[in-house]
Amino acid sequence: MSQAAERLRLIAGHLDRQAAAIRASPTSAQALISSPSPRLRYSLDNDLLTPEQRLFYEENGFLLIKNLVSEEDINRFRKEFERICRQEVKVPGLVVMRDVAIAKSEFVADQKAVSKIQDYQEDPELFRYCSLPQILKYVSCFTGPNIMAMHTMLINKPPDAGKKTSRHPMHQDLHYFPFRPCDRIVCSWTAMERVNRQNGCLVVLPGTHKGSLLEHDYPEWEGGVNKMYHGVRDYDQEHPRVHLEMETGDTVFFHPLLIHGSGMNQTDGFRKAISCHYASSDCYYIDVQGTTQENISKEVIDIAQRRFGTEVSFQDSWAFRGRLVQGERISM
Ligand SMILES: CCCCCCCCCCCCCCCCC(=O)SCCNC(=O)CCNC(=O)[C@H](O)C(C)(C)COP(=O)(O)OP(=O)(O)OC[C@H]1O[C@@H](n2cnc3c(N)ncnc32)[C@H](O)[C@@H]1OP(=O)(O)O
Ligand SMILES: Nc1ncnc2c1ncn2[C@@H]1O[C@H](COP(=O)(O)OP(=O)(O)OP(=O)(O)O)[C@@H](O)[C@H]1O
Ligand SMILES: O=C(O)CCC(=O)C(=O)O
Ligand SMILES: [Fe+2]
Ligand SMILES: [Mg+2]
Repeated sequence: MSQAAERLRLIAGHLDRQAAAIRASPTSAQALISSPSPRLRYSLDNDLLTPEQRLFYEENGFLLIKNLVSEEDINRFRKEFERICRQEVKVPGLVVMRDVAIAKSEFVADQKAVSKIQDYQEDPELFRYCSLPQILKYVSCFTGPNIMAMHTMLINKPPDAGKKTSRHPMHQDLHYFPFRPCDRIVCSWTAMERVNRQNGCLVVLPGTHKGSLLEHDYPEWEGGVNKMYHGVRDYDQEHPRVHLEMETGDTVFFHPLLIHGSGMNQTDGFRKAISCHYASSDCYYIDVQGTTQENISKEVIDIAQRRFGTEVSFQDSWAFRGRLVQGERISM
């Protein structure tokens, strides 16, 4: 048996004994919950994840669930995205981003011009994604029962225009977030069609969620980089990478310290995915002054200033975009 399989067997055994103890004595269950195993710091006790799934997330920082969102829902999200691109609906707060390679070409009201939309929380049809019960069931294994949807995106990765600008550099999402604790934050990312190496699937460095938040900056790419696409300044190029090839509706949940990115889209189709970052509503905001997050904080404050004509703090830019999706709103 491989080392990993052996560890899995041991911890699965440990979890089985916990479950048996809980059935035998509710008071000992209480004791277990109040002194959780240090080996299980990234997920919470729950009755959804199998021991293998729970251990997989603990060790790797991500968990892929096949076929979690129905084709019917995906089609509805796709239709709504197209309506937005054709400017048939106007959504308050929504940010439409065009790839830097075509940003300066003339405007076309078509999905071909849009590389991602961000902050769709005021669009009821798209926001349904964030409240899907089957997604929230998984999310609560990481956040607990009180859940905020903090950041919403629909990514429409364009065919690369030849400058490799369709890549997303390797990064940790926590770089963008002034709230903690990070283990109570999770991203759900659902493929809206088959994603593979050809059209630029997600690429993850398993286990990097156990490290710390690293310095991020714009990568030095010849063809240019999209606004706010910061990348980890130095990461171990030798670290094993996993390409997450997924089918329509497959969903990956991942930790905000997991280093990930996505490759160039070498097809002539637009690779679509819908995602939401969730946090426990009893997370708290932190001051990022003097930390590695100072650079992104300045950029966000600048953009907010231009957009609203007034100074909005990094923390407030998140507080007013966040929406409660389950339980009660506490400190977020
Ligand atoms: C309170 C609200 C604040 C909101 C800030 C947003 C916070 C985002 C936080 C992200 C959290 C992410 C969590 C993890 C996810 C990691 C990521 O995905 S990071 C990447 C996400 N980043 C963005 O989506 C950036 C947000 N986008 C925008 O703000 C805008 O789309 C814009 C890039 C600023 C362009 O807006 P707009 O003003 O409508 O566009 P133009 O008028 O056409 O262009 C202005 C100017 O900007 C240049 N430009 C346009 N598009 C891009 C681009 N993609 N990349 C680089 N530059 C771009 C354009 O050429 C113009 O430049 P000029 O010199 O003035 O001509
Ligand atoms: N020169 C580079 N510098 C920094 N990051 C890069 C570089 N090339 C690729 N990446 C990043 O690595 C990830 C995967 O990129 P890439 O498109 O090269 O796929 P790949 O995994 O190398 O597979 P393939 O080469 O088969 O397309 C993306 O996050 C991408 O942004
Ligand atoms: O869909 C992708 O290409 C990756 C997007 C991503 O990692 C992000 O926006 O944080
Ligand atoms: Fe990301
Ligand atoms: Mg490559």
